[in-house]
Amino acid sequence: MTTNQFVPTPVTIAEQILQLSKSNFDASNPQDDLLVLYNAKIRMQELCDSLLQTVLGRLEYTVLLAESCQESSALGFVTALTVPDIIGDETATVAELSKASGADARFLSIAMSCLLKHNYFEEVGGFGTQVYKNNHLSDILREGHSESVKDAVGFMYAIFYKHNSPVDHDTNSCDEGFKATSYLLEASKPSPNEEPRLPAVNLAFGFDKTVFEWMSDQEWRGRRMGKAMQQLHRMANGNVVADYAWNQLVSPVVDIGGGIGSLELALLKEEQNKALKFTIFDIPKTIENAKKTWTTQPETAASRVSFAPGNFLAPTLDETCIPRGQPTYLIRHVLHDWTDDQVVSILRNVREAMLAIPGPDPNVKLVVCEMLLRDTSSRFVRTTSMQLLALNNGVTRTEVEMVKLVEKSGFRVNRVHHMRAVDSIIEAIPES
Ligand SMILES: C[S@@+](CC[C@H](N)C(=O)[O-])C[C@H]1O[C@@H](n2cnc3c(N)ncnc32)[C@H](O)[C@@H]1O
Repeated sequence: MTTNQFVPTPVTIAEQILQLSKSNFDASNPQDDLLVLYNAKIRMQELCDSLLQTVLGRLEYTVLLAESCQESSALGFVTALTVPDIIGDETATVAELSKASGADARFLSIAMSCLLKHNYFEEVGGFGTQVYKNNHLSDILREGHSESVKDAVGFMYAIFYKHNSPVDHDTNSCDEGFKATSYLLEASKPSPNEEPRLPAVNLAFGFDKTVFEWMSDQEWRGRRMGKAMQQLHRMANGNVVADYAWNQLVSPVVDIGGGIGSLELALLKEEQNKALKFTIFDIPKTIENAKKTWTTQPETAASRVSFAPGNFLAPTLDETCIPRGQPTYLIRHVLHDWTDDQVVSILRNVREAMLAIPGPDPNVKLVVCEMLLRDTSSRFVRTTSMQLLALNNGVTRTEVEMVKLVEKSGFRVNRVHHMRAVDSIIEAIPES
């Protein structure tokens, strides 16, 4: 089948790349408008992909895309074996890496070769020496690096270590995302007995409960997910802290499905937010993990946070245990995990809690912070949507879809706020 689509040439795409670079990424003429710069980065990714497509042709490009899972595997494999940590600030031969990690040297050299092509690590002395050194890219796979994404890589990638038994979890065992996505085909088919379909992650690991209960039951998984979320948000949503007037919210802010309080950890580091108070509401196990996290925080921050265990999907408000009558309710990265009907149930429970006390605050506000799908959304948004689907049948909704669900739950949407981030913020008030 052929289509008569206009196909730009490599030269026209390269010219656009040059133009975009000159107007946004030229150090001698920096772009001042940070939102323009943010959007230019997304556009640059698209153009670079288009350039590659045109130059390579559809056959080679498609095979490359299909095989990119092997590059992801190389990244996960090497990170799970803690190769960047073993190398540290020194150099290491493949034999030394093999000895320290316990992995066969051939496996290591093949995975390292894959990553070297992406400029991760440096091969000291040139091609084939198999003596490696960290560089600015492999450095962020190290534990303790200020920009580390080690846990995020572990969370997304699959290694079935010792038949996936959680041995030496922190260093060796990586799974969830990648293993789950390999069960998407099965999860996408109707279940034979017409029961609700289990997400791919359930099929992959063989459990019935929700992924959140499953993870929080195994402390190391819960802890890694918390760290992975922090690392990913720092990369994709770091600007959310700066690009929204959090300090204008009326405290206490009830964070529905607040997890371990990753957002609060970031917000309370900023001087202008120090007067905010939060109540983190989540399932009991996650609240236990959250409390542990906050015991390690400075008292000035920890004293601003309290905790409320419950279940936002429970059939009655009493059973949900959502704190009632508070001025602000925040819900971040929760709704994407649930079907439309479940989203409406959650938001209706929240609305009921908001209005549960007679004479509610007239300024009571719902703040929904979610990744929304747009025409211009980056590759990260699309790949993360695959992760969400695999982990909890999650959906990345468009702005129109999200607003509709908020309204269907009994709210009036006042504003949709766009930021230099994959997330947007929807502000709404309950209709009485
Ligand atoms: C993707 S995490 C988002 C965490 C947090 N809002 C953030 O942005 O870092 C979703 C959260 O919803 C919580 N959750 C799932 N089911 C829940 C339920 N039935 N009641 C309350 N919280 C729930 C999970 O435990 C998890 O912490």
